[in-house]
Amino acid sequence: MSRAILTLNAGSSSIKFALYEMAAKGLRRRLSHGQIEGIGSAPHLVARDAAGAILSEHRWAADAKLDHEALLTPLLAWITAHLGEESLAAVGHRVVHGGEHWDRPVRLTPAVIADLAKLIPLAPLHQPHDLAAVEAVARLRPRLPQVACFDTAFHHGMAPTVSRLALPREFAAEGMRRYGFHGLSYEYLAGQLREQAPALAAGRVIAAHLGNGASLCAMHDGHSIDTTMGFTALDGLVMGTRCGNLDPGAVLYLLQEHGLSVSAVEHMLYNESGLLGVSGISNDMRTLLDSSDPHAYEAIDLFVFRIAREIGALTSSLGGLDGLVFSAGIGEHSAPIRAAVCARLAWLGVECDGDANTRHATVVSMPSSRVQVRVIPTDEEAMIATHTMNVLYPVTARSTQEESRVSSPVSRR
Ligand SMILES: Nc1ncnc2c1ncn2[C@@H]1O[C@H](COP(=O)(O)OP(=O)(O)O)[C@@H](O)[C@H]1O
Ligand SMILES: CC(=O)OP(=O)(O)O
Ligand SMILES: [Mg+2]
Repeated sequence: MSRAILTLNAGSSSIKFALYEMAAKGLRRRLSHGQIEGIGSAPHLVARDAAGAILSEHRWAADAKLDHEALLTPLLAWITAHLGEESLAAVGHRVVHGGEHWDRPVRLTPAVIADLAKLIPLAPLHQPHDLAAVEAVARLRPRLPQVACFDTAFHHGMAPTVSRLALPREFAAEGMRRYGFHGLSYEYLAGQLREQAPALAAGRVIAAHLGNGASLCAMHDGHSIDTTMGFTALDGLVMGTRCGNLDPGAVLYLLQEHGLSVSAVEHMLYNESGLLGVSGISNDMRTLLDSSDPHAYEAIDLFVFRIAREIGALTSSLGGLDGLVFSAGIGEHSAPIRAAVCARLAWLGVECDGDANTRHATVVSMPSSRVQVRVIPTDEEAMIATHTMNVLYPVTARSTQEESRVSSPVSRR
């Protein structure tokens, strides 16, 4: 069997993974994917084949205090058995924050890892877990090359005015600026759009990555012009548990008038706000849509309102709008949320096609709509695997990049 690349996307309560078979020029296919979920409560590993059938499962005792090494040991053991001893060529990681310096995927060394650890305060919900997975793999398989793929990299070309924070200049000099996130997803969506609708892809498009974390990216000819997340992944839209953009005076008020500690405010803004905080019920959009509680409705209404408001702002950044792309858990699967966002954008000439939207069709706008609305499933793992291959095998990388200009990085099947 040929060699394979493992991708890891480590979050606070889950580690998503995918395994890709390498070909001479790029990636041949996804062999397996799955996740370890319930980290911190009742961890459960499931690996599936391309058709979704379960290949392997592993459960740990509920409430077992497990580090990433303990969690990744059965996954790597299963991969070794599944592929054969010599077959795993590399591990590619999603690393949320690349800061000022890391503007493209990079092979991980102890020095790079130490530099990325300095960015933990800028992404406390993600970066510690991403790096814990890197360090666990380094201990378990010291000779396996590892590559970091950054969520911030896609936005590195944003104009200085877009990335500038209106703070005293000395803070900009130490890297305080807007970075933007979900870049692996947006890069994948830009590639898919180029393949599906090249004329639209060359125009002004806003992509909406609406998952647990949520953001928008304004793209012109497939390049990021502006985005709703900023210095950290707290900014922008209302998210599952994050507040999105917030008057900085509100943070001062919480600190000064409520006497909360900095870490208590951090926990509130990252973990207890957003859909969860406003509804008081759940961070899960499905639960809120199924609920008849008025607080669930208020949370959904705020989520939709803020998406539409930010689309208005990003339309200004782009100087107009030709296309809108919905993606990630909510964007791909929730017809009511897409319909509600489109309804608020009627002033922009957005006309949703109710039937197509309910069917989750590829194009969910009417032919007469001035803005074409599409649904494109994202695949951050395919992007990580492609970048990992390109970093480690730069000769084949060139042809892979050429291929990915006109086709998806790799088929899921
Ligand atoms: N059919 C659906 N209708 C509405 N929301 C959905 C549906 N399927 C998934 N979601 C929502 O998608 C969100 C998770 O998105 P996802 O992209 O998987 O998140 P992440 O990768 O950040 O963990 C959750 O709020 C979940 O409720
Ligand atoms: C950057 C970010 O918010 O990521 P996620 O959606 O995975 O939480
Ligand atoms: Mg995600």
